[in-house]
Amino acid sequence: MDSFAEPRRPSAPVSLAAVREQVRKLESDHRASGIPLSGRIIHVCHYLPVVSSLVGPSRAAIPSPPQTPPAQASDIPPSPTDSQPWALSVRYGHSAMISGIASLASTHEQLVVGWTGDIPTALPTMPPSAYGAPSTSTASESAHASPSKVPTNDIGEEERRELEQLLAKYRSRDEVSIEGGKQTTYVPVWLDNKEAHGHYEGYCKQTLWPLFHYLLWQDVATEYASADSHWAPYNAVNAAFAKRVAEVYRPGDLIWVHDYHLLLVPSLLRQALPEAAIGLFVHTPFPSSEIFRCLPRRKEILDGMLGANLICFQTYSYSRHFTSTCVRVCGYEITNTGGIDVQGHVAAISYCPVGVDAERVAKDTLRAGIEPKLEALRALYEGKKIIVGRDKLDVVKGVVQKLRAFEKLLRDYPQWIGNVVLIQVTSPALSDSPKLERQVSELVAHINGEYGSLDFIPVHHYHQTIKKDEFYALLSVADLGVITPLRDGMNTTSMEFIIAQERTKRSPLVLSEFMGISSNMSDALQVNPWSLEEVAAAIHQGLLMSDEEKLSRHQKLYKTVTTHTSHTWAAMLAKMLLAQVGRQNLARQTPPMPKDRLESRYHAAKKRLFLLDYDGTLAPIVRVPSAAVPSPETLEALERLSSDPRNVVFIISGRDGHFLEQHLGHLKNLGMSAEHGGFVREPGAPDWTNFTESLDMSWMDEVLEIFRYYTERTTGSHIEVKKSSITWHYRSSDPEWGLFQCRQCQDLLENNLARKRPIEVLVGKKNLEVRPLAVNKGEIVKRILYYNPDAEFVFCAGDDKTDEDMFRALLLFSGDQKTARLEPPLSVTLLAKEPSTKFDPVDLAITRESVFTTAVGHSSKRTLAVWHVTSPEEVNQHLLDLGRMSQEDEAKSSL
Ligand SMILES: O=P(O)(O)OC[C@H]1O[C@H](O[C@H]2O[C@H](CO)[C@@H](O)[C@H](O)[C@H]2O)[C@H](O)[C@@H](O)[C@@H]1O
Repeated sequence: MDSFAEPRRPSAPVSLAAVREQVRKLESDHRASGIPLSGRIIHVCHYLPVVSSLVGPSRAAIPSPPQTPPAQASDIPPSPTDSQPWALSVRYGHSAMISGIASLASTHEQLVVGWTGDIPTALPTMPPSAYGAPSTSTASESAHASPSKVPTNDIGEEERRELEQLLAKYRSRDEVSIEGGKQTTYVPVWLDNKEAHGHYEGYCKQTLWPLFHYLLWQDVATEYASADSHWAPYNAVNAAFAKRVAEVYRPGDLIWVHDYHLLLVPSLLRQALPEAAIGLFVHTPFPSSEIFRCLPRRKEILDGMLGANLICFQTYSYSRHFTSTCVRVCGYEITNTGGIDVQGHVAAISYCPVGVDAERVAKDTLRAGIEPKLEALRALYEGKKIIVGRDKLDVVKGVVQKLRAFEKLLRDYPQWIGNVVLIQVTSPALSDSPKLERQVSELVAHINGEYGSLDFIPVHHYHQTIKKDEFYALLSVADLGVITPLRDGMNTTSMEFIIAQERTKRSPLVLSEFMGISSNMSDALQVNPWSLEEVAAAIHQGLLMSDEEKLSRHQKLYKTVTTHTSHTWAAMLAKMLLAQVGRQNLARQTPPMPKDRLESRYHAAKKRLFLLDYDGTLAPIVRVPSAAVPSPETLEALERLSSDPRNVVFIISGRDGHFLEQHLGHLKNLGMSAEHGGFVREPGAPDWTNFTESLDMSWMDEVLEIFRYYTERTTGSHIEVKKSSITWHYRSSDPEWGLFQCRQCQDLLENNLARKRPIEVLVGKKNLEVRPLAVNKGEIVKRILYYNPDAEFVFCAGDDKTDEDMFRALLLFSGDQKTARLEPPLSVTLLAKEPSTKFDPVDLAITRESVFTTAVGHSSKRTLAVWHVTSPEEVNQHLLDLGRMSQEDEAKSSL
């Protein structure tokens, strides 16, 4: 069963030129249709891809260690001078993302907003060479003889300004290589030191990282405190990023927020920049809902992400987990295009796997320094098959399981003893634990003791960072690559392996099926890394593979890697976000209710109408319908308003008359309409008028039977039978199963019954309703207007689709028309006691400016309403304030 619409898929491999052309076309179409675009993309990344070192004379009192010459300075290093204390150098790590971003400079002006990191007081003596491990600089720097660092709190205003100016001039190697490339500006986010580290080493690495890789906290941390302990710095850092982006934002910019460090940024930005086009790309895996729901701050994190217009993952399965989590954990609805609806704001969900810069990697494999290293390795292991593994030492990378699988190979296939070596390089990770390091060393010693001899060492383990040349020599010399993490968002080493092998052996790859990349690499030998037997068998198969099979597999993998590159990935991101801009017409947001204007129009009007929906408008949505009772504030507001003789106040609800009477019936001047316009009780009248009396209602039993069928199969669902409509509720059911059943039921009703019977099927909030076709809330609104043509003010509020009928009925004006004429509506003519009664059109006193149609929900919700408020509380507050004005008027007039 799959109750989800497929998320929008990136199209099958297309050339970079073709994607860029699509981007260009989308942009020109948008501009032609009046959607403003600045031509800029803002990327929000945790770290800037530049290390800023404070190497010159500092104006802050910072102790500087002896300086190292800037031997490995930036791509284009501005040298420190007397007046310029800063020097810039490349920050390694995240090369796929960074090269992808850089490639967009060929089509867009860009800003990269990111943290500076702690500030080194000398240039790094060599580039961090944790090569092939997509580590953060913090991780790789920590393994080097790195210079001492100062926290950014200690950097003075003047120096910050100087650095910002310098960063504005910085050009990376990738940018320089783009002919005619546009400007990329690096914008530092200045973080408080304690918050920055609480955010990264704390919440990111101790809470989110394990969870996203299917590890619960007690399994990884020896001193497990709380999954919540670093929530405050995570919040603070995300807020600092959002603030910085808002400062540099220009209308028409596209914003891409990257990764799990910044999951709250989309919603923070949405608040600051309601009309911005915001994409969020999650580079890590996203776990299944059963894992994610363990996170204490699950709702905050999901809501933070859902501020984006588009949330993009590496694979379809991660995107599906996310969608399912939103439904299960937050109860949000999925739209029929597969987006997540949060109060009318729809976040589209998609996926687009990142690639590597294949051209650059291919060039790197030709570096002069590689050949001698390759020769040395060949000589060292002559006559033996070489298996290569290259991972960060992090539990999720599965190095322990890999070593055990290698041991199993030697045990189950003893012909390999003395004939195969495993070269395993593990670079230190930030979350490096001495326990894991010890475990790996012990296992290596055990295997070598068990299967080695004086002239044969089966496992060669190097726990160190390696240089680029060594890295490529290692990948090139391998007879087999074994990359078997327990979980990995993508894994770029496997792509680099394939490119490096293109000019050597075309050796096969054993890959874990739990990596993002695996869904693209069906020609690798895919294994469950937990199954030692399976991994050992795959290694055996790979080592024995014929040259023809190797070549055939390699060619397909090579094609994948060289067509799905970091450049196509980045261009796809631009394209997908632009497509959202078109779809959602982000430029058209419903503005918030203008309180002053509302109140002054109310004050000036001699007669006013209030047309109010109930559930979701006056009362917040709750799990059990009978529990949605009016709050004291709602009752107070309705009392105040309906006591003013100048006001006509109606509740226009889908509820039945019994419920409305039970909770609101004591307000004698309140008018009520029940069951979506089926019934009306005029203000002050004791009885209800039934508009459905003369209608054919024989369909009710048939609908009831269908609803019963679905209720029996959907635990937690129930039927609400009203006088002339029926509602099937599934709010208390399993959300995915409930939605699936709802869609099946809707399909049955619409394609069967509704074709033969005079009924309408309405999809409500976790419900399905069936009512007679002839009545709706819009008809009631027209009826009220018809009998109150002298009203000079209308406030009409609603939250769901049935309320759009009311807003539509109030769209009375077109063009420059100032006043409106209303023909007698059906709700008036059909009910005439005497069929011969003649009804004339009426001229209404209201003007366009005095009608306040109000949608309750997000500003980007599709609605016919002119204004929006975000919650029932806000509706009630407006009503209370208007009611207070009535009371004050009355008090004045009685003086
Ligand atoms: O026109 P309305 O006043 O908005 O009424 C529409 C339906 O609202 C009720 O159901 C909804 O609200 C319930 C209470 O919050 C909630 O539990 C349910 O999931 C919602 O669908 C009501 O029960 C229906 O009869 C109304 O038609």
